[in-house]
Amino acid sequence: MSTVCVHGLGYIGLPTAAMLANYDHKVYGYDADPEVTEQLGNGEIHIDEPGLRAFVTQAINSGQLEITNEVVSAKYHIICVPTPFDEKEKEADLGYIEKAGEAIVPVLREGDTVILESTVPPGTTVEVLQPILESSDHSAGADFALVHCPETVLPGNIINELQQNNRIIGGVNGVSTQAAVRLYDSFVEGRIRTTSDATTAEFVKLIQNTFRDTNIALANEIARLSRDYGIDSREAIDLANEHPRVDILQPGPGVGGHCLPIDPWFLGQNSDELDLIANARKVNDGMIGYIVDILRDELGTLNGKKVAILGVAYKGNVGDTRMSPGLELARQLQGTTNEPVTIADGGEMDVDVSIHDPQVTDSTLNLESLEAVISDADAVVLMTDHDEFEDIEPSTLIHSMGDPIMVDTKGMLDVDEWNNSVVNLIRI
Ligand SMILES: NC(=O)c1ccc[n+]([C@@H]2O[C@H](COP(=O)([O-])OP(=O)(O)OC[C@H]3O[C@@H](n4cnc5c(N)ncnc54)[C@H](O)[C@@H]3O)[C@@H](O)[C@H]2O)c1
Ligand SMILES: CC(=O)N[C@@H]1[C@@H](OP(=O)(O)OP(=O)(O)OC[C@H]2O[C@@H](n3ccc(=O)[nH]c3=O)[C@H](O)[C@@H]2O)O[C@H](CO)[C@@H](O)[C@@H]1O
Repeated sequence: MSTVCVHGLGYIGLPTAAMLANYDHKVYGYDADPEVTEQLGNGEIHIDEPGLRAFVTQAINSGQLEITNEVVSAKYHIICVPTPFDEKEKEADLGYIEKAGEAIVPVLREGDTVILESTVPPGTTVEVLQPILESSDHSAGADFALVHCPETVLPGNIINELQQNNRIIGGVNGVSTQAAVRLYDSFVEGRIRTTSDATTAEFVKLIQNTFRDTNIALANEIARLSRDYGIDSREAIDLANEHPRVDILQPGPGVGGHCLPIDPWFLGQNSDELDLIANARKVNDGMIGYIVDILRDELGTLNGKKVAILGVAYKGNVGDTRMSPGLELARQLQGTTNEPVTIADGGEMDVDVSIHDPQVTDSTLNLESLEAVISDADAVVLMTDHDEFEDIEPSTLIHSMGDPIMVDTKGMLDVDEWNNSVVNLIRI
């Protein structure tokens, strides 16, 4: 068993730290945000993920996971800090990685291993992290191991996928790679594949997410085509997928979360070759405008109308609102009248947007109950496929709305049941 210092205790770092601790490693969980360490120190789990509370509590209670306010020396350092997309510069913000590297320098010893798990543009491990770590006068590959090991867990199923997913490990040399393999081998049940360099591992992670984003764009374009032909896109896709070599994904209100909408841009950061991939991004981002157009067509005008949004988590059954299509719809609806974008206070605007999400707890969003948002609404837009929404019945809308319109962007509602009611059901 080894000592491990995990840098960054968010959606990735916290489950990883707990997993390693529950596999008997001695783990120090460090986060630069004192509020995070304080909360965890008090036994409060700040990340909303099924099973995580019990999993982390088990790790802490066993004494194997220690939450710390400072970086400590350890055989392994795993960096799980954010890598946001800087919209202004149109590139990855690598500042958090630089800070994490600088914090490791004073404690780095010969024989240690530094693993970067954060998602980064190709070349980051070698070109950005390595020089910072080598300011310690230790040499990567010779004195310490340096590795990129991308994380591929699916939010909502993180603990299971941490163990079951196949892993790609790319070190700056073979010795580095093998040092990381020894650690992941202690808890990963999936296949561990290695590559000869860190840049390939970074690239692989990005093309996995780009594959999904681009394929969702295809589904979204198919949905728009279907509408022009008066066809139900989901029925068409379902039938098309009968072919043994066709597997079209599901259309929806665009792609949210902080991975799929960003990673294609990371992929193109040091290349001019993004073409199809960049267009796919535009198709996915364009879905919100498409929904606004549908609403305007159905309602005649948006001015003075009340629109209820069901679901502002970025996808079903999670509470995460990062790059949420539901919130973007709220912004664009409010923006249609050029009023300030203020979801929290409602503001003075011609479109009255109200939001309901049973899984989101963000108090700045002015979330309301289902009954309150649909009361006197002119249209309801279902933006997230939370399980709770399956139970909504046409009668609920009929009792609260004059001429009910339901836009189901996730294909969740029972078409026969809704079409047999007076509700105008529009499916994407
Ligand atoms: N969440 C996912 O589904 C997912 C999946 C795969 C990969 N990733 C990647 O993993 C990385 C982390 O994502 P996340 O969702 O866990 O982020 P997060 O925002 O949930 O957590 C990151 C944590 O790092 C802390 N932090 C920032 N700078 C630090 C520093 N210098 N030292 C120590 N802690 C620091 C923050 O306070 C925060 O608590 C990103 O690169 C992301 O793209 C995320
Ligand atoms: C390659 C891959 O699988 N990567 C995963 C992805 O995790 P994620 O949670 O971001 O992924 P999704 O569940 O795909 O959701 C994203 C958005 O796409 C919408 N969507 C989805 C399917 C569909 O058919 N039609 C849609 O419209 C959905 O509603 C939501 O808005 O990135 C993580 C971080 O890198 C990875 O770790 C994780 O493996």
